[in-house]
Amino acid sequence: MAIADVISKLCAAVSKASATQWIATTVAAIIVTTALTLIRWTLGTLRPKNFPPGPRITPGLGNLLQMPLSKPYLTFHKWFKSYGDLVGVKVGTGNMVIINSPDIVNELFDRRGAYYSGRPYNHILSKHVFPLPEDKAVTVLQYDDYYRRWRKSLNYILGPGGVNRVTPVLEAEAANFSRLCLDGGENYIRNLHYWALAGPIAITCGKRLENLPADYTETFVHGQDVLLELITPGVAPPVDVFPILKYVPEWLGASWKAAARKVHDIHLTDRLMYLDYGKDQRARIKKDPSSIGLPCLMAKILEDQEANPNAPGFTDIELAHLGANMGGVAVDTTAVTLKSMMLLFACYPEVMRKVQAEVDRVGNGKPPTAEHLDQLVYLRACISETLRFRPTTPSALPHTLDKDDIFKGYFFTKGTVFLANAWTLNHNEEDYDRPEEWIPERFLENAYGLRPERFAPATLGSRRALYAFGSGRRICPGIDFAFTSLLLASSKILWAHDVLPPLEGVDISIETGYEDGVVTAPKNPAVLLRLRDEKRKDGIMEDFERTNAVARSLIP
Ligand code: HEM
Repeated sequence: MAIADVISKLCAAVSKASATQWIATTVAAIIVTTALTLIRWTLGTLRPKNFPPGPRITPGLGNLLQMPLSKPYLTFHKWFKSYGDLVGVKVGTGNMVIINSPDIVNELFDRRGAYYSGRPYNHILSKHVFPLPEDKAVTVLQYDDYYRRWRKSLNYILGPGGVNRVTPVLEAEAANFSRLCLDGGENYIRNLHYWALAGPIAITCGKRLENLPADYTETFVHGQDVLLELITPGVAPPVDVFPILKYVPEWLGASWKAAARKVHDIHLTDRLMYLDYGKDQRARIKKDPSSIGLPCLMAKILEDQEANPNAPGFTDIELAHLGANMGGVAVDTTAVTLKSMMLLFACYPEVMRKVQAEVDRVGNGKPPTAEHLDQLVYLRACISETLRFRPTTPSALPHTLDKDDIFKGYFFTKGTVFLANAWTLNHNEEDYDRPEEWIPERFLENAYGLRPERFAPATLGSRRALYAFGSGRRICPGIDFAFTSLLLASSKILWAHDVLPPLEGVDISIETGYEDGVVTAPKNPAVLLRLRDEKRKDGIMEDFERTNAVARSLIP
């Protein structure tokens, strides 16, 4: 045997042995790594030390088995009764704390707001629908310098002077809605959506809805529906809880990726359209400043940026988001509140009659106008009670903690998710008399709707009347705007029409009559509308002509 053959046989034996060894080492490494990852994961799902009490944990899952996919706020309310003001929940390895006490909301969200104002990371939104860092959609904005600049810019339309500035446009849209209701409620839902969208779109990007394609309302509503459906718990797999699911390819069943792409494309088209409208209005104003009586939010921002080119401004894509988001946050919430209140009027005719007596009195033979808003005390109480009774986002929106913190001996790690649980905060039996009933009078007897004997005005402290708008530095900036819109629309409609239940009846039970989802909407919002008397038709038409002439002069 040649020496060369011997050497080559020896090498083959050695390399076979080392290949076997290599395979064995690799397999061992995989097993150890997997075991360590599983141990780490399992330990991460256990209740941490000094964490608020909550339901029993299943190792490896935390409280995932108890986390309800349907109407979670109802389960949270039961947990409140068992565990108290702070409930600690393990969502896989993540920490979540549900706050059920106004004082604690005040301490954490208001006083410590500098670090309790983040938003939980949502992979589907932040990577697929609104990919950061370019797509700065409101839903994915963290609490940082950009956010603060963004929020400040909204004052132009949402701050105290801002709402006054845009009220004539809101009034015109309310008058138009009342006019459209003359069809007896045949197209009530479509008209209600039109109303909810028309105000925000006009004042944000300078376009009256009447000048957009007739089916734009449906296009918009569809865009909202597909977005909200995508992020409804249980629709897509829980990729934030089990990050490995992100890597499942579409051909292996991750159909949510295609759905997210579709939602991305729909919203991209929309926001570019808003950007064009805003820029177009700015160009018109530059050409002839007197051509627009009420510059829209986007035109105002562009004007400020031209005047201060060295100050941090918004890029085109940021501006497009800013404009498009106003519709996103304003329309569903306001529309759903009105839908609920109209159903309640249909169920409680005696309340409706009291509102009608109020609007008749202040309107003095004509539909109430923006001048009368302060006098609509009872109607305002009905709106507050609707938001207490059927909040549109019953767990409000989650906030995250940006650094470790200690509160009452509990230790909260950075990234903990907090929910100011609006449902329980506004349904607590100790604070509210018969909380499961819709009683607008409670807001007349006590400004916060609370049991008057328990809560004298001087003892209210830092409590809010309504938690449906959230709390802290991320509290809804559209509260005054929403109340103004709702007061204008409902006062004009009730001046002209009776609201009646449809033949199939009305179901206002939260269990059976309301949808699941991010926004809690009535399943069957239809009502019938009957003109109170023929003479009121003229009043509606005059009101429409007058208010819309003003709006057209402001935003031609
Ligand atoms: C009845 C109607 C409305 C309800 C119930 C409502 C409710 C809410 C809630 C619960 C939040 C989250 C607050 C938090 O994180 O603590 C929010 C945020 C927001 N709302 Fe409203 N909203 C309504 C109408 C409006 C309107 C009409 C506008 C604007 C025209 C608006 C603009 C916003 C904006 C911009 C945010 C995001 C704030 C942020 O992330 O900092 N909302 N709203």
